[in-house]
Amino acid sequence: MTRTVEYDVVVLGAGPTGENVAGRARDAGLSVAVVESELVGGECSYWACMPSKALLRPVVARADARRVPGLRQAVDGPLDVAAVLAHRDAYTSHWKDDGQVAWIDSIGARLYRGHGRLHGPRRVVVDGPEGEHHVLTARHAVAVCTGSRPALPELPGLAGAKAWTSREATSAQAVPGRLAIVGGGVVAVEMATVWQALGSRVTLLIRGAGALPRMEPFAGEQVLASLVEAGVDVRTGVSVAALVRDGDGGPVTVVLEGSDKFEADEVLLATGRAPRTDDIGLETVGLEPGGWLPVDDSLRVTGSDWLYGVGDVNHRALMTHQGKYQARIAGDAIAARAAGAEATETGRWGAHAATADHAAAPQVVFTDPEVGAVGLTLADAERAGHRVRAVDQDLTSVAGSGLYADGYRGHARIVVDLDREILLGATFVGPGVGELLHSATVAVAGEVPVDRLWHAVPAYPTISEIWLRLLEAYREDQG
Ligand SMILES: Cc1cc2nc3c(=O)[nH]c(=O)nc-3n(C[C@H](O)[C@H](O)[C@H](O)COP(=O)(O)OP(=O)(O)OC[C@H]3O[C@@H](n4cnc5c(N)ncnc54)[C@H](O)[C@@H]3O)c2cc1C
Ligand SMILES: NC(=O)c1ccc[n+]([C@@H]2O[C@H](COP(=O)([O-])OP(=O)(O)OC[C@H]3O[C@@H](n4cnc5c(N)ncnc54)[C@H](O)[C@@H]3O)[C@@H](O)[C@H]2O)c1
Repeated sequence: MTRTVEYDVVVLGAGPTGENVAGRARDAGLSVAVVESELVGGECSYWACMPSKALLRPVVARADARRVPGLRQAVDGPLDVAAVLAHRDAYTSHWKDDGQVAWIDSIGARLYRGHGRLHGPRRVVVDGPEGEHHVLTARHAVAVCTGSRPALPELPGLAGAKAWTSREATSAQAVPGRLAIVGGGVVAVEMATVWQALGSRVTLLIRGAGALPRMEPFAGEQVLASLVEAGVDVRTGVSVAALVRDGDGGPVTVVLEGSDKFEADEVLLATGRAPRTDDIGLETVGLEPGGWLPVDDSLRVTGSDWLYGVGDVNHRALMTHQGKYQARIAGDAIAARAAGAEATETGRWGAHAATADHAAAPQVVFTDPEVGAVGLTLADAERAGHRVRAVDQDLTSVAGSGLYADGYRGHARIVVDLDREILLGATFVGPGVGELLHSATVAVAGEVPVDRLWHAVPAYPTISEIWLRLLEAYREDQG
């Protein structure tokens, strides 16, 4: 007979989000079980953030160095592909999770390896890899942190084409001669940057008019222009109709809508994400399997008093840092509710409300040029009914950008709420702007009045002086 083990909190999925829910709940003195079916650390550590950024860093550092007089000739040659891939392998701990398992042990949480499923309220069953079967119950909360997987389009020939998803694109051990990438989101442009620099001939197939459609239009425009300069064949307004793989190891023919077709050695489908909720027993608690989990701002699933949905799985903001932020909020809310107090700080910007998901979620796209964006775009802000003004500046208007790189190109925009005189959003595009972004995040999340930002003096000669130019332009126009 299977023994039932009771914990205060059961966490389903040990990606960055699940780990942080567990950590926060342990900090509050709650007992915690963590269930993981693959590797502790999740998508981010092994097939997403870590490997992709380890691949991108040498590419972007070389591009930066090539724009610095006196340094250019020292970095003239090709990248050392084997060393770049080895660097990536080290960053994924060679796809072993011992370090993260040790961390789970160190916080005093119990790890169950296997596929977990809800089995009625507050109960999770785990089927382990060796046929083990565990039944866990949760006194206070079950946190579903099962993340997302690639969403693949329904295409004739898809199964036989053995197309890459983000997993293969971040873990491949060899450079394909020709790589076709389908999609125009963050994965598509980051992976086009990597593989073109490592020696692939990349064709980027974008269904819409441009890339990065959720960002300010100039972001996608500048990233695509740079990819074209790097040799990527960028095609917009095209749809893939079918994929045909020639034998097992042969090339793939990519058939486009209309009559066009071309050959590639690999095809990467970077067409978005789907929730991992199809086989987690949601039907046993009255919820529809397969969808994103609807949650309130404390990350509690709508209509439940014990079920939480945290991280990618709730579709609020599919980024590791936002998942970890939600995990801190959810962990604290679970602890407060477990202590008998109703989690009361659920108002905007309260301790138990993930307000930044809606108002101030930052994202860096690690391409060349980088994109750093936080909060609302001009179009988002207008759609939401705010009375706003966008202020734009060319990043070449400050001395810091010229010093950073010869021929620096970049652009900045802030979106100002004219009624409250605070920033609702900011976007920077240019080499090195990723590290500039947090200044904007502080301004947006802090709702710092524009008049006070005027006293936040950027150091000379840094790219951050763009803040001064933006504020001068705003004040000039406001009279
Ligand atoms: C190529 C790529 C690059 C990215 N780069 C960045 C970046 O630079 N910065 C950034 O902020 N974000 C990035 N992201 C997004 C980021 O990876 C995700 O937002 C993040 O991984 C979400 O964390 P999570 O814990 O919610 O889910 P996941 O990381 O997906 O973890 C979920 C875990 O749950 C486990 N699981 C699922 N179902 C079950 C089950 N039934 N039983 C037991 N365990 C289960 C899974 O095995 C997995 O370990 C990137 C994404 C991709 C695809
Ligand atoms: N640096 C980062 O922060 C980072 C890096 C990578 C990924 N991520 C996150 O991971 C998530 C997934 O990224 P993604 O780029 O896969 O998804 P995405 O949703 O950002 O972009 C998917 C793109 O594919 C297109 N598309 C969808 N279906 C298509 C089809 N059938 N044919 C052609 N095009 C199609 C969409 O129009 C869109 O442009 C994102 O939410 C992103 O925020 C973050």
